[in-house]
Amino acid sequence: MANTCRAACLWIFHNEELGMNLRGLYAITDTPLLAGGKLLPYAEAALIGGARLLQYRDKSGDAGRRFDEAQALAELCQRHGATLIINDDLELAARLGVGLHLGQTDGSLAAARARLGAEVVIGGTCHAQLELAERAVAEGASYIAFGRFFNSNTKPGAPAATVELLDQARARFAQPIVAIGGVTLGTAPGLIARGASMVAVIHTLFAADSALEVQDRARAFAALFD
Ligand SMILES: Cc1ncc(COP(=O)(O)OP(=O)(O)O)c(N)n1
Ligand SMILES: Cc1nc(C(=O)O)sc1CCOP(=O)(O)O
Ligand SMILES: [Mg+2]
Repeated sequence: MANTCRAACLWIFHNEELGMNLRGLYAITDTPLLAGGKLLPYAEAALIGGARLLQYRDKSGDAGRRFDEAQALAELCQRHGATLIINDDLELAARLGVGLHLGQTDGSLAAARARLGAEVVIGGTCHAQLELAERAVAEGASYIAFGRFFNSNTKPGAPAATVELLDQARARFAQPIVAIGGVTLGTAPGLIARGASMVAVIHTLFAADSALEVQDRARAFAALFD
């Protein structure tokens, strides 16, 4: 128990020292949803509205476009004091010197930590399994992500999680917890109350008619953490 507390304190000190702010709205882009020139203005609107983390999630194999878009998002994040996370792609994250999110089939978290260094934010998908979170933490994850908590427009087939899982995760881990999957302004407060440090959102944030609407929605999500 004493060792667990000591590890938690060291971890908190380490992250505060690095200025990491792993709490608040975690915006995730979706290439089909943000087609037609919306990616950068909508992403910037989310950052202006208060998103602390921004994940570039693009499932295409277009390496050139992916590099250009990720680089542009990295500049936006730097300007707005937010952290960029690349989904799935260690090489792209390493080229840009930014964060990374890995799922269960996206490669080794430990190898990513070794490659990217101690200071970079790396997150891991844990679905609804505390054992996956144990392993992610042991391999150096900065945060652990659970979901999907509700019906998701973006990923309807993702394994389901219940909010009770958050109580157990909060009691067991010092690392920040991300809740993902069908998160809305209506469902987010319940997740935050049960221990989610961040809510990760795609559809409710970015399925909007204008950048101003995205900004308003991001502001409303961010205010839930005040
Ligand atoms: C914050 C966050 N949590 C979970 C995921 C899902 O990752 P994964 O299971 O690898 O699925 P894809 O997003 O790659 O389809 C995520 N991206 N971000
Ligand atoms: C990318 C992703 N991963 C999930 C998981 O449960 O691991 S749910 C999900 C989609 C999240 O998008 P929306 O906010 O539109 O539901
Ligand atoms: Mg993945």
